[in-house]
Amino acid sequence: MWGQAEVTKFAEKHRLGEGARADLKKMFDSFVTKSRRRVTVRVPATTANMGPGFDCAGMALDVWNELTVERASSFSMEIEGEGAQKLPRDKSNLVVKGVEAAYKYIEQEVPTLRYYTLNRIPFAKGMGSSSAAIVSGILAGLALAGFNLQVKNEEELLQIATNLEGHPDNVAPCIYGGFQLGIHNGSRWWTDRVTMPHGLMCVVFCPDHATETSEARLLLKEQIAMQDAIFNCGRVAVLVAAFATGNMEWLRHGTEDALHQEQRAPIHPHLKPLIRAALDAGAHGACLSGAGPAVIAFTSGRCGDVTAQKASEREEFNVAEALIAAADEIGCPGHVLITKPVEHGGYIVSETKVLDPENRRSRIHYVQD
Ligand SMILES: Nc1ncnc2c1ncn2[C@@H]1O[C@H](COP(=O)(O)OP(=O)(O)O)[C@@H](O)[C@H]1O
Ligand SMILES: N[C@@H](CCOP(=O)(O)O)C(=O)O
Repeated sequence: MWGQAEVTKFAEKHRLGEGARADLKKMFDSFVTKSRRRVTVRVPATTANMGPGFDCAGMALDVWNELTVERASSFSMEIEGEGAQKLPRDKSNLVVKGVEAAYKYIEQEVPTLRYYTLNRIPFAKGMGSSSAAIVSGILAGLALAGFNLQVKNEEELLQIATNLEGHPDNVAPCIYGGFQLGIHNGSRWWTDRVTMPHGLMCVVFCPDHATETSEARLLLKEQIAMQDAIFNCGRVAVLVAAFATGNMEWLRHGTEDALHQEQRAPIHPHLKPLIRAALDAGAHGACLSGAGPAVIAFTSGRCGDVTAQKASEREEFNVAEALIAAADEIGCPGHVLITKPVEHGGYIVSETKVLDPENRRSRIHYVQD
């Protein structure tokens, strides 16, 4: 680790003049104050489309992946949790691609890094694991370089991440949290938040099998009928209105879709029976989560900690049981995650500066939870 002593030694060895010495010291000080040695970030799962909001509506869920990157002498990648058996441990990993995109944006060389990821977001199930990987990498890369971004108006992070991932419906809620609507306005990605009602719960059936979004997109039609476009315009308006007003009973129609669910049904034969089961058990609405195979149902009534609340008041449990029963009946093994939306998106949990150990500031750490 370089400290002030090394800077002085370097200046003496290379017989730098006063001006060059001052410039070197300034450069070193700026690197030391801005750059980080180690950064940990956390990013949420997301449920995209929410039925009719194909490629434009998505919501952050309270399920988090954690990524730590640290400057090191050689590249390494450790992966624990979801997808650990399948994910590449080389530079083709999307987390690395995210870090590279961040450094490209700030026009700096990517340092040699050690990666450690703890994945809790179900892998390739339709809960935004790919955008979580990209966003975590970008956030970690920017924090490591000590680079701050404009988040209002230009929304630089959204531009970098969506250009890499392709769709704002996962990326926007992963960055900003909450229920987000995203579009491309012809020159840049744009997103904004829709209010979320209090007490909303999400019951997600995760089949044991996975499907890649790229595979599920191949099933979509190039052309759509006018009546399907009209159907979805109305449904997505009702979806947004249901959230904004808190009239959750509107979600029954607000989660209906004609643009992608029917087309994807051949690879998701469990979809229709599970939607039916969730609605019959009292869910306000249900749909495919992202490109699937997970199916998400919306319920309400959460009040404080769910484990302390009376079972008869907890609609989500009945819906979860109905989903499992319906899935068992059609031979689609899986499990249910009961979770809730989160208002905040990805964030930096902790960071350590590039300071020599004698520097008092090396003992100051930002910690967030
Ligand atoms: N935690 C992760 N770290 C790195 N890459 C990931 C991670 N999770 C997913 N990916 C990448 O994203 C792909 C899955 O993306 P996708 O099919 O869109 O699933 P999801 O619906 O979960 O986003 C994987 O094949 C892998 O390349
Ligand atoms: N709008 C996309 C959303 C993909 O979400 P994912 O969580 O399955 O990656 C699509 O429907 O293809």
